[in-house]
Amino acid sequence: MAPGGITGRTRPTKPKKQARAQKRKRDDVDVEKLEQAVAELDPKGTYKSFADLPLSESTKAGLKACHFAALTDIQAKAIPLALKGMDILGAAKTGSGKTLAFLVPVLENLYRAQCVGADAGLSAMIISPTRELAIQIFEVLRNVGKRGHLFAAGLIIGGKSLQEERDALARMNIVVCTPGRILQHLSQTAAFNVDNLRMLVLDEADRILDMGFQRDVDAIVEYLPKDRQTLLFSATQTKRVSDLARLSLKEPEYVSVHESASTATPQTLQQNYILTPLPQKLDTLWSFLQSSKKSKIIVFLSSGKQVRFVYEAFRHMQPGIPLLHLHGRQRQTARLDITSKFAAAKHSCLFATDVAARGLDFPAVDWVVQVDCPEDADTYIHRVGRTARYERDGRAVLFLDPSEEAGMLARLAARKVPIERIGVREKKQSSIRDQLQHMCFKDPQLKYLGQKAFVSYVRSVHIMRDKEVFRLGELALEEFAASLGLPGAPRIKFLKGDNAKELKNAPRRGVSPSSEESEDGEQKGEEDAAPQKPKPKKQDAVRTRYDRMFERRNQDVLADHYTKLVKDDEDGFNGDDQAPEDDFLSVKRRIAVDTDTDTDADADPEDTTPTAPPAEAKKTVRIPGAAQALVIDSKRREKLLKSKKKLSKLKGGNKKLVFDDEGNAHEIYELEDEEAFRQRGAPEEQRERFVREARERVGVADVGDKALAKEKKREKREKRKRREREEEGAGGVEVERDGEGADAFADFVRDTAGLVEEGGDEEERPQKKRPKKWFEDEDSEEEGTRNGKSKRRKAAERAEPETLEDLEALASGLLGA
Ligand SMILES: Nc1ncnc2c1ncn2[C@@H]1O[C@H](COP(=O)(O)OP(=O)(O)OP(=O)(O)O)[C@@H](O)[C@H]1O
Repeated sequence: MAPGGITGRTRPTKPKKQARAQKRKRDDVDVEKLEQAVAELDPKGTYKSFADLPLSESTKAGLKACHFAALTDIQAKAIPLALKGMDILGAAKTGSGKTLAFLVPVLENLYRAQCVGADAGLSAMIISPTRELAIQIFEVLRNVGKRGHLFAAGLIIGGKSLQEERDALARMNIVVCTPGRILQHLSQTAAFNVDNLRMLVLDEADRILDMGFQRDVDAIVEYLPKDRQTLLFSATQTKRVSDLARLSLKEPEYVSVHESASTATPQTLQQNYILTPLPQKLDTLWSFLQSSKKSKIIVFLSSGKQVRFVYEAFRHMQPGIPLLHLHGRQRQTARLDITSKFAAAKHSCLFATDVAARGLDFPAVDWVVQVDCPEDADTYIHRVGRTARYERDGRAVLFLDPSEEAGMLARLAARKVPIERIGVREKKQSSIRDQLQHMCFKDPQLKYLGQKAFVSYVRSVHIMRDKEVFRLGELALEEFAASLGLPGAPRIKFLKGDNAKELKNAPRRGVSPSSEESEDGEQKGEEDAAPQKPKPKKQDAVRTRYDRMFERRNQDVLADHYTKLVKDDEDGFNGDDQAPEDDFLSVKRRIAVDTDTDTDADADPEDTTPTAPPAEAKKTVRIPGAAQALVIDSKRREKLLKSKKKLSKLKGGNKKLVFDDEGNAHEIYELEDEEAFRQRGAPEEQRERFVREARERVGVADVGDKALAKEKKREKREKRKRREREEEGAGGVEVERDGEGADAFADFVRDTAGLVEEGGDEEERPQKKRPKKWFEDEDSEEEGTRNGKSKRRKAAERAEPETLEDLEALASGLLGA
């Protein structure tokens, strides 16, 4: 293989060919020797460096080039076992080098089995829970494997067309993938053959086997040969990982480097917590950033909406440190861009959800700040693991509300996490509440982000399983809303119980001045924000100008944002955040349509809707075709009468009807009369009959389908033969096409991961007009002749990828057919 992999690829010259032939010979001898050395290797021996292990020259060279010499604990324990072909359950602290603990055995075991080239097929599958992590693993594989290995490796993580990935997959020996996407290929790509798969690796196994991936992984495993080696690695060992029967692990070796250690987190990590009530969290975070401008910081929040709000709000306030944000609903390219920017940054603050909690290896992170309490101790460990990686120093701070303190500390103590309380220096603490209020007032978009952040935070606490830590009832929600700059806490339907009462009463207790009725009879908030039904107050308390401004409502000015909010609730705010939260909680909206009379029958009797004018001003209009009457109680609704489009919505959509022999209309699916149903027999019998009949129908249809498919196949074959005959007549193109296939493969694998040697037979090929390569555009040849340099060269000479962005470009290149 050409050293340097993707760079400087040229057509092999004779000396090069000879060198390669010699290398192959050397490899054969090497493989024999290695087999023997591995057979003699003591899997439980003590090994200090990679040099102590029986590794191929190529792997050794790759490791050396990356400056990996000494083995980490997990590597010293896991690699010898994995080299001997054993199944492994590996658990080691974050940043302890688990990636190499599985990549080295993958390279070595495949090398010794000579699983190289397209004939060998896919031999190793490495599954990672996130795309970012998959890319990171791929990058390490590339770096370690590029000094002499011949494998073709690639990334299958989505973001490309299935067809592109399909073509690439057919040529891969090692694939690094995400569970969903690889399952899609396994189930939809007929030609995707995994019969030769020898190794399956699950990185962040606890997460892959948890959280929704479980079913995907079970289904993937169904496709894979049973006789394979399986390696599972994670920073935390959960029961699920031990429950491995379904992964068909054969007497797995349990390799853990936690147990002997006194703590579950790296010794070089200093861990503290700050007791800060929920409404002061943002103040504390801001103050923290102000005193840490020359640091690299990751701030964890509980939801994408929180991340967006804090990022946008802080950005406006110019904290003096570059800000970035990362969450699961961003587009893939944006996520890659952000991760590479943060990786390269010297000083920066990244607001992130738990999408960044696992596996990502950002260099030199100084601080991990957990503003929102992690779901459990495992999540805590993964989050703090983004700093103090591989024996470097790092600091982690957890913000805890007093209600979370006892519960969370107990959870952390049970996982041997050493954490101490620290306080915040009074003079360093500043408040940004007024600034946030001012910004939210001036920028309704920000206010809506704030409202969504509030709702998603409350929801996240509500759904937490560990109620000893997460006690929604004890959180000062109204004050929290005020701390986000909101005029009042958005009302949340699921809080109808105890918390709703508390929230409802909060304004009366005078928690938020903005929740009082204004001088001109208007009330705070808008209908979308569904303010806490304030009771009219006889006497006005002292209020500021801002309070009054917040209380003022102008539907026309904010109408745009209302629409956006409604749309967001359906789409997840510009596609940015978790949509399903609207399933069971929603921001209370005003009911515009009355059922029968001009009173709002569906409305909560207590709900003194802020936008409703006095009852006597209401008009009720009947719309032909609409089931309900429309209450006209505002100018906006009056306008609605003039819009045909909106009226047609009220009338409801058209229905599809079917007509019987007598010409009577019926809906397509009508509920059958129960008596008639019973007369036809017992339900179970009917069900069986239905299934039997359906099966027969499908059977008949299947015969027809098969015949059709056969016919189409035959036609295709004949067409191909005809074409081939014609081409033969034209002379020798067949040879050329074969040559292209081999060449394209060589190009692919080289450019894929730099793990493959160039094909050795190119010189014998007839020197005809070269057919286009898989990475070439239609006009590349023309361009090439014009510029004296072809695009192919450009692709080949692309600089070594340095950032994730480059890698993505590389991956798109290698996956491009
Ligand atoms: N043997 C080694 N010598 C020097 N550095 C190493 C060695 N092994 C790994 N590292 C470095 O340590 C860092 C952490 O490694 P890695 O990402 O594999 O950790 P991890 O255990 O997978 O962490 P996490 O659980 O967070 O995913 C990386 O920057 C890697 O380059």
